[in-house]
Amino acid sequence: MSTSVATKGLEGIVATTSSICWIDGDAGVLSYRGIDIHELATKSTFEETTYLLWFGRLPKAAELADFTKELADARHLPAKVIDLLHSVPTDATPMQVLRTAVSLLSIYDADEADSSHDANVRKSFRLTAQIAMIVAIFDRIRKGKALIEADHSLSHAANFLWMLNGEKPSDTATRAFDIALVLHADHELNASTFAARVIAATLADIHSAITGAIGALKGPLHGGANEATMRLLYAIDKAGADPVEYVKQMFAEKKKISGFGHRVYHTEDPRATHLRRMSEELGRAAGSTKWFDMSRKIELFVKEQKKLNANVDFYSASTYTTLGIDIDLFTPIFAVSRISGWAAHVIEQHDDNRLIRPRADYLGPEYPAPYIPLNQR
Ligand SMILES: CC(=O)SCCNC(=O)CCNC(=O)[C@H](O)C(C)(C)COP(=O)(O)OP(=O)(O)OC[C@H]1O[C@@H](n2cnc3c(N)ncnc32)[C@H](O)[C@@H]1OP(=O)(O)O
Ligand SMILES: O=C([O-])CC(=O)C(=O)O
Repeated sequence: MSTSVATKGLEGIVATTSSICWIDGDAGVLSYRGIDIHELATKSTFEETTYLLWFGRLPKAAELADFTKELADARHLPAKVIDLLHSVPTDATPMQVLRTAVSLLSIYDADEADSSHDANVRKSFRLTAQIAMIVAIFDRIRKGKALIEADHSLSHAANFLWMLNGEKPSDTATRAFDIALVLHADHELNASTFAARVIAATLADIHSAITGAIGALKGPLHGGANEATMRLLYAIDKAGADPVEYVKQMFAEKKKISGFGHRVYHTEDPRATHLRRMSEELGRAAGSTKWFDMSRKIELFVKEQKKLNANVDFYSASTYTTLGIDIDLFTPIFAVSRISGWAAHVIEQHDDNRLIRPRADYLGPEYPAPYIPLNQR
Protein backbone atom coordinates (compact mmCIF):
# COMPACT_ATOMS: atom_id res chain seq x y z
CA MET A 1 0.00 0.00 0.00
CA SER A 2 2.90 2.36 0.57
CA THR A 3 3.78 4.64 -2.29
CA SER A 4 7.37 5.41 -1.27
CA VAL A 5 10.00 4.23 1.17
CA ALA A 6 10.61 6.33 4.27
CA THR A 7 14.15 7.29 5.28
CA LYS A 8 14.40 6.45 8.96
CA GLY A 9 15.04 9.61 10.95
CA LEU A 10 14.80 11.64 7.72
CA GLU A 11 18.55 11.16 7.25
CA GLY A 12 19.85 13.16 4.32
CA ILE A 13 16.41 14.58 3.49
CA VAL A 14 16.42 18.25 2.52
CA ALA A 15 13.29 19.62 4.20
CA THR A 16 13.43 23.36 3.59
CA THR A 17 15.46 26.19 2.15
CA SER A 18 17.24 28.45 4.63
CA SER A 19 19.77 31.29 4.53
CA ILE A 20 20.89 31.02 8.15
CA CYS A 21 23.36 28.20 8.64
CA TRP A 22 25.48 26.07 6.31
CA ILE A 23 27.25 22.86 7.35
CA ASP A 24 29.62 20.66 5.37
CA GLY A 25 29.59 17.49 7.44
CA ASP A 26 32.41 15.83 5.49
CA ALA A 27 34.78 18.77 5.73
CA GLY A 28 33.77 19.72 9.29
CA VAL A 29 32.61 23.21 8.28
CA LEU A 30 29.97 25.16 10.19
CA SER A 31 29.03 28.69 9.21
CA TYR A 32 26.41 31.22 10.25
CA ARG A 33 25.27 33.37 7.31
CA GLY A 34 28.39 32.16 5.47
CA ILE A 35 30.87 33.15 8.20
CA ASP A 36 33.03 30.31 9.51
CA ILE A 37 32.39 29.29 13.12
CA HIS A 38 36.15 29.45 13.87
CA GLU A 39 36.14 33.15 13.00
CA LEU A 40 33.05 33.78 15.09
CA ALA A 41 34.36 31.77 18.05
CA THR A 42 37.59 33.74 18.14
CA LYS A 43 36.39 37.21 17.08
CA SER A 44 32.68 37.61 17.79
CA THR A 45 30.38 37.82 20.80
CA PHE A 46 26.96 36.32 21.50
CA GLU A 47 25.30 39.68 20.84
CA GLU A 48 27.06 40.18 17.51
CA THR A 49 26.44 36.57 16.46
CA THR A 50 22.76 36.87 17.34
CA TYR A 51 22.50 40.05 15.26
CA LEU A 52 24.11 38.13 12.40
CA LEU A 53 21.64 35.25 12.73
CA TRP A 54 18.57 37.49 12.94
CA PHE A 55 19.45 40.19 10.43
CA GLY A 56 21.65 38.29 7.98
CA ARG A 57 24.83 40.36 8.22
CA LEU A 58 27.36 41.63 10.76
CA PRO A 59 26.26 44.86 12.49
CA LYS A 60 28.05 48.18 12.21
CA ALA A 61 29.30 49.55 15.55
CA ALA A 62 26.21 51.70 16.24
CA GLU A 63 23.89 48.85 15.27
CA LEU A 64 25.70 46.49 17.64
CA ALA A 65 25.48 49.06 20.45
CA ASP A 66 21.72 49.47 19.87
CA PHE A 67 21.22 45.72 19.68
CA THR A 68 23.19 45.13 22.89
CA LYS A 69 21.14 47.79 24.68
CA GLU A 70 17.84 46.41 23.42
CA LEU A 71 18.77 42.91 24.61
CA ALA A 72 19.85 44.22 28.03
CA ASP A 73 16.69 46.37 28.31
CA ALA A 74 14.62 43.22 27.69
CA ARG A 75 15.85 41.74 31.01
CA HIS A 76 12.45 41.70 32.63
CA LEU A 77 10.22 38.83 33.74
CA PRO A 78 6.48 39.19 34.45
CA ALA A 79 5.72 38.78 38.19
CA LYS A 80 3.54 35.75 37.46
CA VAL A 81 6.49 33.98 35.84
CA ILE A 82 8.65 34.67 38.90
CA ASP A 83 5.75 33.36 41.03
CA LEU A 84 5.78 30.18 38.94
CA LEU A 85 9.51 29.72 39.57
CA HIS A 86 8.81 30.00 43.32
CA SER A 87 5.86 27.63 43.20
CA VAL A 88 7.29 24.62 41.34
CA PRO A 89 8.96 21.85 43.41
CA THR A 90 12.61 22.65 44.07
CA ASP A 91 13.53 19.22 42.73
CA ALA A 92 11.91 19.93 39.36
CA THR A 93 14.59 19.82 36.69
CA PRO A 94 15.65 23.21 35.28
CA MET A 95 14.67 21.97 31.80
CA GLN A 96 11.12 21.16 32.96
CA VAL A 97 10.88 24.57 34.59
CA LEU A 98 12.30 26.40 31.57
CA ARG A 99 9.87 24.68 29.19
CA THR A 100 6.90 25.55 31.43
CA ALA A 101 8.02 29.13 32.11
CA VAL A 102 8.52 29.91 28.42
CA SER A 103 5.02 28.65 27.73
CA LEU A 104 3.66 30.90 30.50
CA LEU A 105 5.58 33.89 29.12
CA SER A 106 3.37 33.91 26.05
CA ILE A 107 0.32 34.80 28.15
CA TYR A 108 1.98 38.01 29.32
CA ASP A 109 3.67 38.99 26.06
CA ALA A 110 2.20 42.17 24.58
CA ASP A 111 2.74 40.86 21.04
CA GLU A 112 1.36 37.38 21.61
CA ALA A 113 -1.24 37.53 18.87
CA ASP A 114 1.08 39.22 16.36
CA SER A 115 3.42 37.03 14.28
CA SER A 116 4.49 39.76 11.87
CA HIS A 117 8.22 40.05 11.18
CA ASP A 118 8.65 43.05 13.49
CA ALA A 119 6.67 41.48 16.33
CA ASN A 120 8.69 38.27 16.00
CA VAL A 121 11.92 40.25 16.29
CA ARG A 122 10.61 42.09 19.38
CA LYS A 123 9.60 38.78 20.94
CA SER A 124 12.99 37.29 20.06
CA PHE A 125 14.76 40.00 22.07
CA ARG A 126 12.50 39.32 25.03
CA LEU A 127 12.76 35.53 24.83
CA THR A 128 16.55 35.65 24.55
CA ALA A 129 16.85 37.86 27.64
CA GLN A 130 14.15 36.01 29.57
CA ILE A 131 15.37 32.43 28.97
CA ALA A 132 18.73 33.32 30.51
CA MET A 133 16.98 34.97 33.49
CA ILE A 134 14.65 32.01 34.07
CA VAL A 135 17.56 29.57 34.21
CA ALA A 136 19.56 31.74 36.63
CA ILE A 137 16.60 32.70 38.85
CA PHE A 138 15.22 29.18 39.24
CA ASP A 139 18.66 27.88 40.20
CA ARG A 140 18.87 30.45 43.01
CA ILE A 141 15.31 29.78 44.17
CA ARG A 142 15.87 26.03 44.39
CA LYS A 143 19.05 26.60 46.38
CA GLY A 144 17.30 29.02 48.78
CA LYS A 145 19.47 31.94 47.68
CA ALA A 146 18.39 35.59 47.34
CA LEU A 147 17.57 36.68 43.81
CA ILE A 148 20.02 38.90 41.97
CA GLU A 149 18.81 41.88 39.94
CA ALA A 150 19.83 41.93 36.29
CA ASP A 151 22.76 44.27 35.59
CA HIS A 152 21.96 46.12 32.38
CA SER A 153 25.55 47.24 31.96
CA LEU A 154 26.79 43.66 31.54
CA SER A 155 26.94 41.55 28.39
CA HIS A 156 24.48 38.69 27.98
CA ALA A 157 27.14 36.16 29.06
CA ALA A 158 28.35 38.18 32.07
CA ASN A 159 24.82 39.03 33.23
CA PHE A 160 23.84 35.36 33.16
CA LEU A 161 26.84 34.38 35.32
CA TRP A 162 26.15 37.34 37.62
CA MET A 163 22.49 36.44 38.10
CA LEU A 164 23.41 32.76 38.60
CA ASN A 165 26.31 33.18 41.03
CA GLY A 166 25.72 36.60 42.63
CA GLU A 167 29.36 37.50 41.93
CA LYS A 168 30.76 39.54 39.08
CA PRO A 169 32.37 36.91 36.80
CA SER A 170 36.06 37.08 35.86
CA ASP A 171 36.95 38.15 32.34
CA THR A 172 38.18 34.60 31.68
CA ALA A 173 34.89 33.02 32.77
CA THR A 174 32.84 35.59 30.83
CA ARG A 175 34.81 35.11 27.63
CA ALA A 176 34.73 31.30 27.91
CA PHE A 177 30.98 31.37 28.48
CA ASP A 178 30.45 33.86 25.67
CA ILE A 179 32.38 31.60 23.26
CA ALA A 180 30.23 28.63 24.36
CA LEU A 181 27.12 30.71 23.58
CA VAL A 182 28.47 31.59 20.12
CA LEU A 183 29.31 27.94 19.41
CA HIS A 184 25.83 26.67 20.39
CA ALA A 185 23.82 29.46 18.74
CA ASP A 186 22.64 27.66 15.61
CA HIS A 187 22.98 24.37 13.77
CA GLU A 188 20.72 24.24 10.71
CA LEU A 189 17.86 21.74 10.95
CA ASN A 190 18.81 20.00 14.18
CA ALA A 191 15.88 18.30 15.92
CA SER A 192 14.84 21.22 18.16
CA THR A 193 15.07 23.78 15.36
CA PHE A 194 13.12 21.52 13.04
CA ALA A 195 10.49 21.12 15.78
CA ALA A 196 10.32 24.91 16.14
CA ARG A 197 9.89 25.34 12.38
CA VAL A 198 7.16 22.69 12.18
CA ILE A 199 5.23 24.48 14.94
CA ALA A 200 5.82 27.92 13.43
CA ALA A 201 4.67 26.63 10.03
CA THR A 202 1.14 26.12 11.38
CA LEU A 203 1.27 29.90 11.97
CA ALA A 204 1.39 29.27 15.71
CA ASP A 205 3.24 31.96 17.66
CA ILE A 206 6.96 32.01 18.46
CA HIS A 207 6.41 31.11 22.14
CA SER A 208 4.68 27.88 21.08
CA ALA A 209 7.55 27.10 18.70
CA ILE A 210 10.21 27.76 21.34
CA THR A 211 8.35 25.77 24.00
CA GLY A 212 8.33 22.80 21.61
CA ALA A 213 11.99 23.34 20.75
CA ILE A 214 12.95 23.26 24.43
CA GLY A 215 11.10 19.95 24.75
CA ALA A 216 13.04 18.55 21.80
CA LEU A 217 16.38 19.84 23.09
CA LYS A 218 15.86 18.05 26.41
CA GLY A 219 16.31 14.55 24.99
CA PRO A 220 19.63 12.72 25.52
CA LEU A 221 20.09 12.15 21.79
CA HIS A 222 20.15 15.95 21.35
CA GLY A 223 20.95 18.73 23.86
CA GLY A 224 20.51 16.44 26.86
CA ALA A 225 23.73 14.68 25.86
CA ASN A 226 25.89 17.31 27.61
CA GLU A 227 24.36 16.37 30.98
CA ALA A 228 24.57 12.65 30.15
CA THR A 229 28.26 13.08 29.30
CA MET A 230 29.01 14.62 32.67
CA ARG A 231 27.04 11.90 34.45
CA LEU A 232 29.27 9.38 32.70
CA LEU A 233 32.44 11.21 33.81
CA TYR A 234 31.14 11.37 37.39
CA ALA A 235 30.23 7.66 37.32
CA ILE A 236 33.74 6.73 36.14
CA ASP A 237 35.28 8.96 38.80
CA LYS A 238 33.04 7.60 41.58
CA ALA A 239 33.86 4.02 40.61
CA GLY A 240 37.58 4.89 40.60
CA ALA A 241 37.60 3.15 37.21
CA ASP A 242 39.94 3.47 34.27
CA PRO A 243 38.00 5.53 31.69
CA VAL A 244 39.03 3.32 28.79
CA GLU A 245 38.05 0.10 30.58
CA TYR A 246 34.74 1.66 31.61
CA VAL A 247 33.89 2.67 28.06
CA LYS A 248 35.08 -0.71 26.73
CA GLN A 249 32.53 -2.34 29.02
CA MET A 250 29.83 0.04 27.76
CA PHE A 251 30.63 -1.00 24.20
CA ALA A 252 30.41 -4.66 25.26
CA GLU A 253 26.93 -3.91 26.63
CA LYS A 254 26.04 -2.17 23.32
CA LYS A 255 25.52 1.16 25.10
CA LYS A 256 25.96 4.47 23.36
CA ILE A 257 28.54 6.93 24.70
CA SER A 258 26.99 10.35 25.14
CA GLY A 259 28.80 13.17 23.42
CA PHE A 260 29.88 11.07 20.43
CA GLY A 261 28.50 10.68 16.95
CA HIS A 262 26.54 13.07 14.79
CA ARG A 263 23.96 12.80 12.05
CA VAL A 264 25.75 15.35 9.84
CA TYR A 265 29.44 15.46 10.80
CA HIS A 266 31.60 12.58 9.61
CA THR A 267 34.72 14.28 10.89
CA GLU A 268 35.62 16.61 13.77
CA ASP A 269 32.68 18.77 14.89
CA PRO A 270 34.31 22.22 14.55
CA ARG A 271 32.69 23.31 17.82
CA ALA A 272 34.38 20.46 19.68
CA THR A 273 37.76 21.85 18.62
CA HIS A 274 37.10 24.99 20.65
CA LEU A 275 35.41 23.28 23.57
CA ARG A 276 38.28 20.78 23.88
CA ARG A 277 40.77 23.65 24.07
CA MET A 278 38.57 25.56 26.53
CA SER A 279 38.13 22.51 28.72
CA GLU A 280 41.91 22.08 28.96
CA GLU A 281 42.75 25.77 29.39
CA LEU A 282 40.09 26.36 32.04
CA GLY A 283 41.22 23.21 33.85
CA ARG A 284 44.83 24.44 33.88
CA ALA A 285 43.74 27.87 35.12
CA ALA A 286 41.68 26.22 37.88
CA GLY A 287 44.61 23.99 38.88
CA SER A 288 43.15 20.65 37.75
CA THR A 289 42.71 19.11 34.31
CA LYS A 290 41.09 15.99 35.77
CA TRP A 291 37.87 16.19 33.73
CA PHE A 292 39.71 17.19 30.57
CA ASP A 293 42.21 14.33 30.98
CA MET A 294 39.44 11.78 31.50
CA SER A 295 37.52 13.16 28.52
CA ARG A 296 40.57 13.06 26.28
CA LYS A 297 41.28 9.40 27.11
CA ILE A 298 37.68 8.52 26.27
CA GLU A 299 37.76 10.56 23.08
CA LEU A 300 40.91 8.87 21.76
CA PHE A 301 39.58 5.41 22.61
CA VAL A 302 36.13 5.96 21.07
CA LYS A 303 37.73 7.38 17.94
CA GLU A 304 40.12 4.44 17.65
CA GLN A 305 37.52 1.76 18.35
CA LYS A 306 34.39 3.13 16.66
CA LYS A 307 35.66 5.93 14.42
CA LEU A 308 33.21 8.21 16.22
CA ASN A 309 34.05 11.87 16.81
CA ALA A 310 33.23 13.94 19.86
CA ASN A 311 30.31 16.28 19.22
CA VAL A 312 29.53 19.71 20.73
CA ASP A 313 28.13 18.13 23.89
CA PHE A 314 31.22 16.13 24.85
CA TYR A 315 33.69 18.84 25.90
CA SER A 316 30.99 21.31 26.91
CA ALA A 317 30.42 18.97 29.88
CA SER A 318 33.92 19.33 31.33
CA THR A 319 34.07 23.00 30.30
CA TYR A 320 30.90 23.90 32.23
CA THR A 321 31.90 21.76 35.21
CA THR A 322 35.24 23.56 35.38
CA LEU A 323 33.34 26.86 35.26
CA GLY A 324 31.51 25.67 38.42
CA ILE A 325 28.14 25.17 36.70
CA ASP A 326 25.79 22.45 38.00
CA ILE A 327 25.21 19.49 35.72
CA ASP A 328 21.45 19.95 35.30
CA LEU A 329 22.00 23.49 34.03
CA PHE A 330 24.01 22.31 31.02
CA THR A 331 21.03 21.68 28.73
CA PRO A 332 19.17 24.82 29.87
CA ILE A 333 22.37 26.73 29.05
CA PHE A 334 22.28 25.18 25.58
CA ALA A 335 18.81 26.78 25.31
CA VAL A 336 20.19 30.11 26.63
CA SER A 337 22.30 30.14 23.48
CA ARG A 338 20.14 28.23 20.97
CA ILE A 339 17.20 30.63 21.40
CA SER A 340 19.12 32.89 19.02
CA GLY A 341 19.08 30.24 16.28
CA TRP A 342 15.55 29.06 17.04
CA ALA A 343 14.31 32.64 16.78
CA ALA A 344 16.13 33.19 13.48
CA HIS A 345 14.49 30.05 12.07
CA VAL A 346 10.99 30.93 13.31
CA ILE A 347 11.32 34.41 11.80
CA GLU A 348 12.55 32.91 8.51
CA GLN A 349 9.69 30.38 8.53
CA HIS A 350 6.99 32.99 9.20
CA ASP A 351 8.47 35.36 6.60
CA ASP A 352 7.94 32.79 3.83
CA ASN A 353 5.61 30.18 5.22
CA ARG A 354 4.12 26.96 4.00
CA LEU A 355 2.65 24.28 6.28
CA ILE A 356 5.15 21.47 6.94
CA ARG A 357 3.27 18.24 6.50
CA PRO A 358 5.14 15.20 5.16
CA ARG A 359 3.71 11.72 4.60
CA ALA A 360 4.27 8.43 6.43
CA ASP A 361 5.13 5.11 4.80
CA TYR A 362 2.12 3.12 6.10
CA LEU A 363 3.00 -0.32 7.54
CA GLY A 364 -0.28 -1.06 9.41
CA PRO A 365 -3.08 -3.56 8.70
CA GLU A 366 -4.14 -3.72 5.07
CA TYR A 367 -7.00 -1.51 3.96
CA PRO A 368 -9.90 -2.18 4.18
CA ALA A 369 -9.60 -3.90 7.56
CA PRO A 370 -12.94 -5.16 8.92
CA TYR A 371 -14.69 -3.27 11.72
CA ILE A 372 -15.65 -6.07 14.13
CA PRO A 373 -18.60 -5.20 16.38
CA LEU A 374 -17.74 -4.88 20.09
CA ASN A 375 -19.66 -8.04 21.14
CA GLN A 376 -17.83 -10.18 18.54
CA ARG A 377 -14.20 -9.24 19.40
C1 LIG B 1 23.71 18.91 20.05
C2 LIG B 1 23.51 17.55 19.55
O1 LIG B 1 22.38 17.13 19.39
S1 LIG B 1 24.87 16.62 19.17
C3 LIG B 1 24.35 14.92 19.41
C4 LIG B 1 24.15 14.65 20.87
N1 LIG B 1 23.78 13.27 21.13
C5 LIG B 1 24.65 12.37 21.64
O2 LIG B 1 25.81 12.65 21.89
C6 LIG B 1 24.07 11.01 21.93
C7 LIG B 1 24.99 9.90 21.43
N2 LIG B 1 25.01 9.88 19.99
C8 LIG B 1 24.00 9.30 19.28
O3 LIG B 1 23.07 8.71 19.85
C9 LIG B 1 24.04 9.39 17.77
O4 LIG B 1 25.37 9.46 17.31
C10 LIG B 1 23.24 10.60 17.25
C11 LIG B 1 21.83 10.59 17.82
C12 LIG B 1 23.90 11.89 17.62
C13 LIG B 1 23.18 10.53 15.72
O5 LIG B 1 22.36 9.49 15.43
P1 LIG B 1 22.22 8.77 13.99
O6 LIG B 1 22.72 9.59 12.91
O7 LIG B 1 20.80 8.32 13.94
O8 LIG B 1 23.17 7.54 14.13
P2 LIG B 1 22.79 6.13 14.77
O9 LIG B 1 22.29 6.29 16.15
O10 LIG B 1 21.92 5.41 13.79
O11 LIG B 1 24.22 5.46 14.82
C14 LIG B 1 24.88 4.87 13.70
C15 LIG B 1 25.80 3.77 14.24
O12 LIG B 1 26.80 4.36 15.07
C16 LIG B 1 26.67 3.91 16.41
N3 LIG B 1 26.78 5.06 17.29
C17 LIG B 1 26.38 6.31 17.03
N4 LIG B 1 26.63 7.11 18.07
C18 LIG B 1 27.19 6.32 19.00
C19 LIG B 1 27.65 6.57 20.29
N5 LIG B 1 27.58 7.79 20.82
N6 LIG B 1 28.18 5.55 20.99
C20 LIG B 1 28.25 4.33 20.45
N7 LIG B 1 27.82 4.03 19.23
C21 LIG B 1 27.29 5.02 18.51
C22 LIG B 1 25.27 3.33 16.52
O13 LIG B 1 25.17 2.37 17.53
C23 LIG B 1 25.06 2.78 15.14
O14 LIG B 1 25.79 1.56 15.05
P3 LIG B 1 25.19 0.32 14.22
O15 LIG B 1 25.09 0.81 12.81
O16 LIG B 1 26.21 -0.73 14.44
O17 LIG B 1 23.85 0.02 14.83
O1 LIG C 1 22.65 19.30 14.27
C1 LIG C 1 22.30 18.40 15.03
O2 LIG C 1 21.69 17.37 14.65
C2 LIG C 1 22.62 18.46 16.47
C3 LIG C 1 23.60 19.51 16.82
O3 LIG C 1 24.79 19.35 16.69
C4 LIG C 1 23.09 20.79 17.31
O4 LIG C 1 21.87 20.99 17.39
O5 LIG C 1 23.91 21.66 17.65
